[in-house]
Amino acid sequence: MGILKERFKAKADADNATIKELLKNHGTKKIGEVTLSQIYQGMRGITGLVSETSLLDAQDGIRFRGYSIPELQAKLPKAPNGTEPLPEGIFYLMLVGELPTEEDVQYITSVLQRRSHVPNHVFSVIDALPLSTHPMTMFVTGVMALQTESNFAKAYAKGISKKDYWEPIMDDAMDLIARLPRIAAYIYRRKYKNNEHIEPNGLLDWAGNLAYMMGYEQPGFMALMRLYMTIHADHEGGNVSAHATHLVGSALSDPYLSYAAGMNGLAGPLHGLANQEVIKWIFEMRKELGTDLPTKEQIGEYVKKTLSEGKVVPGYGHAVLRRTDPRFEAQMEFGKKHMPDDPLVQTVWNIYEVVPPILKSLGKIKNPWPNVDAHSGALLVHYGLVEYEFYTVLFAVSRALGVLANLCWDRALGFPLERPKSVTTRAVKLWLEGKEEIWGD
Ligand SMILES: CC(=O)SCCNC(=O)CCNC(=O)[C@H](O)C(C)(C)COP(=O)(O)OP(=O)(O)OC[C@H]1O[C@@H](n2cnc3c(N)ncnc32)[C@H](O)[C@@H]1OP(=O)(O)O
Ligand SMILES: O=C([O-])CC(=O)C(=O)O
Repeated sequence: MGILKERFKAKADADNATIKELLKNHGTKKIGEVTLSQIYQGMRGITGLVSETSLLDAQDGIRFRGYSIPELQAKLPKAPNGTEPLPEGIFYLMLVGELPTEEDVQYITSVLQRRSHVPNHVFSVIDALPLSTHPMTMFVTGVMALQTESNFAKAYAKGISKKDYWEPIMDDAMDLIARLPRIAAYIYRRKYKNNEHIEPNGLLDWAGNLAYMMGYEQPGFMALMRLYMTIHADHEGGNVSAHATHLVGSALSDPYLSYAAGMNGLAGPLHGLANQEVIKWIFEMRKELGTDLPTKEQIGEYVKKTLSEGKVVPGYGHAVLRRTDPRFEAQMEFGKKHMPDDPLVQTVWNIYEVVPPILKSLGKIKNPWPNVDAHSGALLVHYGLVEYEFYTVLFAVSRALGVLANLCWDRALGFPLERPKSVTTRAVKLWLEGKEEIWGD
């Protein structure tokens, strides 16, 4: 057993004991109330899940095991001569609960390097799809083809004991994370770079290698990939991709099946696909106005037109956050350091000044501030990555760190099948009339 597994197991044993005690003493305590409106409105505000890896506060933003994004940027180990944290570090933190040392991060990098081989049939399956296929469809198809490699599925078929589930789940999680950059880069080069592929570089870290295999060797782009992969990794348990992965995993579907389910959710425009929608929306605005740097007045008019057509302003609003997303701020800081004069990045900053007052004035939007997706595309375009349909694949590679760390925790803590109760409107009406009890036992 490697050091990561040893440390994870020790932490899981301790956490299992804590949870057992906590439930023994407080298991009947009420954590909240559920209103009728909430069950019709996306369960917003209902606390119904446990996710150990990160916690989202509406005002403070995301914290990974207690650490905010700026704290992680300062404290997580960096690549040699690098300025941004290595995402291997945040994966370690989510699994083990403590900040990693440089050696711990190097250890994870080397394990991921070792496990990164992707079998040929995965590429054949991707190649069978027409070139016009959306990159997220290619990506999830590739992940599904890779499911042939699942250790957990094989162990379950043989008859593994419940208490040992976590170990093949963790092997699958590590294998899958190790292989995703290769699959992502393959899709990118197949679709956009004439099917000319670049072999992995055995000397690079996980995110650096992804940049390299995509064909982006600039140090600035590699730094951006490290930051990007770190800040997109996790956003507590209730977001669509994390929740879907967790839900499917609760049926003991293996990590390949569960992650693919989650990423099909990430591919929706109200979730991760919003990053492509933002750039598409800005490109369309620039084309319509005939300028690369629209004025704030022009942006304001374009926003109002978007709203009048019954569309959302992509990159703005959030189901939980009630302030500017700290991940937006981290990217803004990166932009100020590396590309302050880029007109597209400046447009993103002008949009940031114009949109919130307009959304506020509508009176119905709970959060008029930008989310992570409002900024990411402009930084990618700066380095030449203009193919915006690919952006959600990058988000998916990063999100693997969080949702797969969570699957390890789900099985180590013995979480059961997830199966909430649903009701019909007929039953609700009868219940309101006092004629039927709708709650299960
Ligand atoms: C990584 C991520 O997933 S971050 C989110 C990425 N998604 C986007 O950026 C898409 C644009 N934003 C949105 O659609 C929403 O703000 C969401 C989906 C993120 C959150 O949705 P909710 O929690 O339901 O938001 P909220 O309670 O504020 O919605 C109230 C109303 O405001 C609307 N609204 C919310 N955000 C926006 C927006 N950016 N533009 C226009 N209208 C909006 C909602 O559609 C809803 O309208 P309705 O009552 O007519 O149906
Ligand atoms: O928290 C959410 O609902 C959406 C989000 O920002 C994420 O998953 O990164």
